[in-house]
Amino acid sequence: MTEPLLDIRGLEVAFGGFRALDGVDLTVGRGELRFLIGPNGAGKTTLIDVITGLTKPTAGTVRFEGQDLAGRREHEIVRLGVGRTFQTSVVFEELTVLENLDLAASFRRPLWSLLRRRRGVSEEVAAALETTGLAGLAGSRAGVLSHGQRQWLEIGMLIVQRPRLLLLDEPVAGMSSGERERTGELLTEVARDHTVVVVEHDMDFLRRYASQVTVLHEGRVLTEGSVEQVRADPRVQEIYLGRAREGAEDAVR
Ligand SMILES: Nc1ncnc2c1ncn2[C@@H]1O[C@H](COP(=O)(O)OP(=O)(O)OP(=O)(O)O)[C@@H](O)[C@H]1O
Repeated sequence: MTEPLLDIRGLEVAFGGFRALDGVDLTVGRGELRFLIGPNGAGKTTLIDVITGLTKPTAGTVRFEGQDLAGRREHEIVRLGVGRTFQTSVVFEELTVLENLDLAASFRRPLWSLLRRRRGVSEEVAAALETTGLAGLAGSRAGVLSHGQRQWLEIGMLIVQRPRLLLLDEPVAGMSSGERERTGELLTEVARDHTVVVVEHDMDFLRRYASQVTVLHEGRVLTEGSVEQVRADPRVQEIYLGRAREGAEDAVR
């Protein structure tokens, strides 16, 4: 068997006496599009924070391409090929779409090349404009983009950095239904040549675009499988339907 891209064993994160992650094992193979779901407070963002070096685990290992990420700083992990989006936006509003992408791509270029005035659009930036559907807005200021377009720009800013693993935290939150559909198509396309882990609450979105799903609950992996397998699991129905009874909208139906 070839080595998985990401291999997490016995991961624990404690905040004071509270265990946000409590013995998580997770394996993601190369080329997978994996969805990570779970009710509020399940530990999804904490898991991403640990993979990207933002939060230090209290126990367990995170191996990426066979290398241990524990103890590495955030920028080192980025350089190893792990990219993430945040729930809050990181685009520069005063810069154009093209300038934002170019800046993100410059992260891969040697310092001396940044001092030279660049002519034209690099191949990777042109490809990102196409993939994200933002080519027609290349010269527009990022500040005028719609919420959806801004999210696509952020995904574009990640892919120009050529990560081998992309971690996306709730990419469709707050989007219109048209924007969600476009994002689903974008993720499917990005996943053709990247490994992608998506944190998502939205069950309709999952039904349409997810293949493999991992369910987190109270800091542990409750179950894993196809969307159909996970939806049919009575424990998953209980945690979501239990929430539905409390008025939540994202129940498994
Ligand atoms: N820095 C922190 N200090 C203390 N508790 C924290 C901290 N970060 C997260 N937690 C707690 O850890 C638990 C897991 O939080 P986390 O944000 O990972 O959940 P989540 O599954 O991403 O939830 P949501 O869907 O609401 O974003 C929550 O109970 C949260 O309150």
